[in-house]
Amino acid sequence: MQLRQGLGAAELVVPQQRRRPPLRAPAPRPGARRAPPPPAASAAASAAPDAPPTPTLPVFSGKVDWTVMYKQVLQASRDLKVDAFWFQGPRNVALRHPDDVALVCRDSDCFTKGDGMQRIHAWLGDGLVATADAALHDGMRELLIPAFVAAAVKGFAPDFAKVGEEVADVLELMDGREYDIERLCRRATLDVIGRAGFGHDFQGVKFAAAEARGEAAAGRGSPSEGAIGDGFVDVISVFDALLLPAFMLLARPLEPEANIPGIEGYHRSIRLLDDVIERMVEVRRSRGISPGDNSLLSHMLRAQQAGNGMVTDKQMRDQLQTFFFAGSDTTATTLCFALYQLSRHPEVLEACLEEVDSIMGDAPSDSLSSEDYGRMKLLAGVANETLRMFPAAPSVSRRCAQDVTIRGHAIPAGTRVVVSLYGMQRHEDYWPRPDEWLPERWLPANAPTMAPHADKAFMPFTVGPRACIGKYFALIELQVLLAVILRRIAPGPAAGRGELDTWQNLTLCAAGGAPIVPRRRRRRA
Ligand code: HEM
Repeated sequence: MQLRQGLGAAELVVPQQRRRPPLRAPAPRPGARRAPPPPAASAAASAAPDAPPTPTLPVFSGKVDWTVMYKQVLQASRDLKVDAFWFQGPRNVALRHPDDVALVCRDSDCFTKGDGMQRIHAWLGDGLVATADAALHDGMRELLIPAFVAAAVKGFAPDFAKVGEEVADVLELMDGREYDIERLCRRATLDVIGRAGFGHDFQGVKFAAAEARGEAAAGRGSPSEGAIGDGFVDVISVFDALLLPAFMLLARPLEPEANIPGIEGYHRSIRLLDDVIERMVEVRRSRGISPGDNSLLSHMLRAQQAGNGMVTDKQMRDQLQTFFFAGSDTTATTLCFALYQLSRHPEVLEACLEEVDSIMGDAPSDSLSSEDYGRMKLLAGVANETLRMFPAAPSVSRRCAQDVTIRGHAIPAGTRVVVSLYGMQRHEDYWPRPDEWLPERWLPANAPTMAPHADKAFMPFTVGPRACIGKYFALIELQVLLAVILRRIAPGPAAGRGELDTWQNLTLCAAGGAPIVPRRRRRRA
């Protein structure tokens, strides 16, 4: 990659000699065992009569390590040269072909979410992510959608910018020193969801600032994350004890709950979060909802007060638990990985800084609109490329409610289908240089050759009725946070660290943390 002399980010180009020729329909590779021409997944009822299902798919016989299963699926797909295979016994199928991914996600009658998610019912209850009750899901989704459309989310841009400035304050304190940004990013997105979702300021980033000044441990002046009234809950630590057991409950559905490591911490964490949520609801009820309050909590309280019988107290608790998790750790991971990757790709970083400076100028960040941030095309490429290579949810699971045909093979009802977003978004037939982080592939000039199938093989938020309701929220949040941070801070590489390595504890995490060396560029406007 090179930057043409004197030109801005929009001219960032992929060097000619390294460009891959335009992609066509994938030609079979020598020795490939890919079945010729495979039909996409389809419900048996709609399967073409001239494509009789054959009974077997290839089998991945290696031992599955759930914390890196998404990598194993990618590797096995490449090794076996297939887009679908059995793994971990006869009841699990992994898929990564874009047509299959789209079909499984869209056909929620045939590929259901419900029963598997019952394993974490104690935590997410009947919130949007986990519920098996389709009518309840659709009704609540319809109720909540107005809070998530782009027009509504744009109103949160000043809140996002404020948190971005606070993150930059912390990184400024660490100027020139190695600093692991993973928890800082988690605190930042938790603050965002606190403000936008619950109308509550967790002050997590301020807590990180106190930690950076060495004050938090001594309790001097440390703000109280999760505090309402006199209570104090460090929400990030609570999530630390919750996520891995929750993931293992889902990954190993036949394992008795008592055998899951950390299960007591999981239940203790749920109770702590319930406590925080209960108090947030109480506070909002007792203080009343101001007309300009567009938080999700107020949205649901208004519906409840207007007599919407679906919004019971239990339902409100389930949705708030859901947004607490789904709205924070996913975006945190993406923000953290994007900053880490920028620290290791100085040419992309320079071009981003140029782009950010030219569009933001000296304007206070909370005065800029989401449209201003939206003009940062390379920064959008950074977010997209990070979501492509490191989707926060690297795979999603469904259960076949009936017999189906996938890639021409019969899959019986009851099979668990693991849809690999990670495998699809690094699919060598759809992405040139799939394992390289190249944000410039998303620039309009480069997209035809570098991201030619982006509309088909890029679904970090999935599609269909269970797709991420927070997609625009996340994209605008990421764009604003990245821009505001980069205007003041240039992330540099930490010594002795290489390419980003990841593992999964429900969402993707950086293996061994994500240290960078922040360099101050300018003070707060
Ligand atoms: C980079 C950030 C994010 C990523 C990569 C992401 C990814 C996803 C994915 C893949 C799903 C679908 C899961 C499935 O099909 O089983 C999902 C669902 C969901 N996400 Fe996100 N998400 C992000 C941010 C957010 C945010 C910011 C919110 C809320 C503020 C949110 C709320 C939800 C909810 C409520 C669902 C369940 C939707 C339903 O079933 O109706 N997500 N997310």
